[in-house]
Amino acid sequence: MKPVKVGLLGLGTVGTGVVRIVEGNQQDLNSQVGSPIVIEKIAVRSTDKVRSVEIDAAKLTIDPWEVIRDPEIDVIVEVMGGIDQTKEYILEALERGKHVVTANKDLMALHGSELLAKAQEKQCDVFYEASVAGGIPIIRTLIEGFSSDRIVKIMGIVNGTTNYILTKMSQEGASYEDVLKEAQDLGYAESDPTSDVEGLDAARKMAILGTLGFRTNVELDDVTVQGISSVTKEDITYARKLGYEMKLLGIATSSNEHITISVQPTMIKQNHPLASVNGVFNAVYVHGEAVGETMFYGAGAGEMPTATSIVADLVAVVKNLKLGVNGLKAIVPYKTKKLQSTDQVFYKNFILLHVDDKAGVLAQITQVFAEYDVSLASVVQQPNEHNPDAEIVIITHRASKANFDKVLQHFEQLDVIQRIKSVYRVEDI
Ligand SMILES: NC(=O)C1=CN([C@@H]2O[C@H](COP(=O)(O)OP(=O)(O)OC[C@H]3O[C@@H](n4cnc5c(N)ncnc54)[C@H](OP(=O)(O)O)[C@@H]3O)[C@@H](O)[C@H]2O)C=CC1
Ligand SMILES: N[C@@H](CC=O)C(=O)O
Repeated sequence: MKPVKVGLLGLGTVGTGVVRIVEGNQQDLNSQVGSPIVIEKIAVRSTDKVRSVEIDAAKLTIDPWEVIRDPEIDVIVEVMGGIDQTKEYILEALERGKHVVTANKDLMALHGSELLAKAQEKQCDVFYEASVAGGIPIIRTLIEGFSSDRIVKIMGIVNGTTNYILTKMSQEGASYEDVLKEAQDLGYAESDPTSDVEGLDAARKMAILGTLGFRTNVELDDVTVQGISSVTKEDITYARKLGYEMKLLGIATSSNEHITISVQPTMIKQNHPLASVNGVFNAVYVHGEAVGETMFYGAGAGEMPTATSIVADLVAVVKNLKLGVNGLKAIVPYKTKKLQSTDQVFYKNFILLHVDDKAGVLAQITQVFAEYDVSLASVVQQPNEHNPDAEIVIITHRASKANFDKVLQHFEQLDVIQRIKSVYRVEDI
């Protein structure tokens, strides 16, 4: 049987896993697709690098174009990352009729529609299962499993690095910097980990999930983003005392065909299944109008889980090749995008204030909430052990984002408030 030839762009964490699975599971893969899958050429930055997987040196090249332009190669697997140059490689590969599998959420979130349109024009596949939530087959699930339903909410822990950091800070009291370094050493973090900790990686993944789930073209700018770099051990302790865990959550909702998507550190009730997703694990909760609540769980980053998704896409490509079809998993967004305004977005909030410790302060503060129609679920005032101010911990009922933002703006002007120490979204469901 004629082998299917694969060109690999990148041989780092994920690329190494792809080589291991394709070579280690060759017989199984062959039985499923009916021909051997061979990694023919690999683009690397340096051929001298010591690698943890054995590679025939003749397959290595430092020129990605050599891989793209090789007429023998049927499928390009892109696991090198990057945006503009990588887009050029993929467009050229498609132009030449090659199918593409990628783990690159940065590229798919920014240029996915252009790449998918080119793929359609050239009757090729572009599959990107590994780009969201590593080893969890969530993209396939949204496109195929939920095709008959209307999704109203997607809520996800979609970044392994930040979940690893928050878990270690919460369970072991570890320092932010130490755990970030560990996550980098374990191959979870992006080459620039700022995109993990500042929420951009999760935002890109949520843009992809939103596009697929709501069948409209969600762009990165549609996602509001806040990362975890300002979350302190003290905040996590407060959250736990109140019965919550702190998680970096992507939250996407659709109501009357209007959508909103955000990524932020969120306090989630300890009895919600997302609260017990720890370490590098990811989970995506999907609420469909007909199906109700569902949840998908697994390793969100790392060599082998991510490579599993890549090779599963490779199998799908080869099956399509055999059938002479393509694009079966691509979804062309067909709904006009309508975004919710901030007065249509409602949620609960946690707020920690440092205030003057004197009579009448609480009354002034609650007065501001009342002025903007934000009602309070609980208010606790206590002395601050480190300075003469008092601390006030407030949890609101569900309030519009517009009104809550007005409260915060008003607080900036209020003399009795020394500092708005922390503000977090709260999810009780
Ligand atoms: N790590 C993970 O858990 C996950 C990663 N991803 C995505 O997968 C992709 C790869 O990630 P990962 O494997 O972790 O990254 P790595 O940095 O470990 O690997 C990327 C590899 O590509 C090589 N490379 C980069 N640019 C070029 C180039 N122009 N020519 C040749 N080789 C190049 C790098 O070489 P060098 O080392 O010499 O710079 C490196 O070996 C990224 O898009 C990432 O976002 C997706 C899901 C999970
Ligand atoms: N850096 C990412 C890798 C997978 O997408 C993460 O930590 O989740």
